Amino acid sequence: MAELLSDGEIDTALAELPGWRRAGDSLVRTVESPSFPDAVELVGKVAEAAEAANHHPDIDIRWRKVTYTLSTHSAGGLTQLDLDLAAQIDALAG
Ligand SMILES: C[C@H](O)[C@H](O)[C@H]1CNC2=NC(N)=NC(=O)C2=N1
Repeated sequence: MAELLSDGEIDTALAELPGWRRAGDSLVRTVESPSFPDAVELVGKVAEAAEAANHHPDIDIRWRKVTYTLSTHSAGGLTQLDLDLAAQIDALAG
């Protein structure tokens, strides 16, 4: 099972993930797309990456703004799985 990251490890990682903020035991980023179809298309790509990693974000779609919330529920907080998925979402969001 993935191990929980320390506060220091999380802070260090967040320096490389500018769009993301920490909210308790989660990482959160809102991505604004040009249109609702673009936003949903991105959600589809994130869903594919998440399924491949067997690590799944909470996704809140509000018109063309989508908020992704990452946490490793099985570990009770943030792990490397969340950092990896955050980086993948950044790459897909462009
Ligand atoms: C059985 C399966 O591995 C688990 O349910 C996985 C699936 N996806 C998951 N996604 C996230 N974000 N956290 C988890 O703990 C988690 N657990």
